[in-house]
Amino acid sequence: MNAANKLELLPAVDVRDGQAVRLVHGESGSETSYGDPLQAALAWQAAGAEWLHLVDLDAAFGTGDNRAQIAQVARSMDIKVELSGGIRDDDSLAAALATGCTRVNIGTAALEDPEWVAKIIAEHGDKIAVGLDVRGTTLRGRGWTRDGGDLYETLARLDSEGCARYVVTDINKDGTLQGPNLELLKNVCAATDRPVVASGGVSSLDDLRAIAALVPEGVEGSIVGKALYAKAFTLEEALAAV
Ligand SMILES: O=C(O)c1ccccc1N[C@@H]1O[C@H](COP(=O)(O)O)[C@@H](O)[C@H]1O
Repeated sequence: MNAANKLELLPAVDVRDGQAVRLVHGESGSETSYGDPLQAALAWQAAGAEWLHLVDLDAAFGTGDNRAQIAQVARSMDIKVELSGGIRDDDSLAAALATGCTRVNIGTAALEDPEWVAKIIAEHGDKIAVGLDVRGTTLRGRGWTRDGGDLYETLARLDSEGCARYVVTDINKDGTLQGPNLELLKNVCAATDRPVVASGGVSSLDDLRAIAALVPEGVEGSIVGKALYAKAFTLEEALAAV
């Protein structure tokens, strides 16, 4: 639980082909574009965000990368940055950490290269979070296109290796504005004593209040994407609501 016992909000900037975009169910080709990623990030910062969730979607999909632009955005922020997408080896991890980000979020590598992930957890502690991107209870990697094993078995393994935190995304909810999967969040919190960041489906201030009610169970934060870009509420309203 964080010190203030308050849900942290992480507005998302996902970058594809140089643009800030939102996807539906994380499907390549479902992009809606929202313009310059730096302007989007600066807008969330100006609105009072304490965190930015910054994703290189091309790196996650294996369709190239936006590494220089992502680094520019991360370095321009005065707030904490969680950096995600395509961090799968020493080179990509070093590039991510060199941006000065607060932590990185590892997806595919946690499924496909468990030894490397155990090593970087041991080396970097809470600078490493693992993204558990799930459909049902099956993890998905490589831009959410490939099955990567059972959620709870992987969680137990990562817990035993000292993983500091999990970012839990329900792929079926992501980008849909259909509300978060509270059941999944409760189940993950029951299975680990590590903090959980919720991701996927937030559509309203009531959704954020429902996630905030899970702070005592171990939910530390919530990523907010589509709802902010679609202007379902403002970030100022969201920060006041939780
Ligand atoms: O955020 C998305 O919408 C998204 C969609 C499809 C794939 C990945 C997505 N986002 C983030 O990318 C990391 C995974 O990257 P990798 O597997 O480590 O290369 C995942 O944790 C999401 O945060």
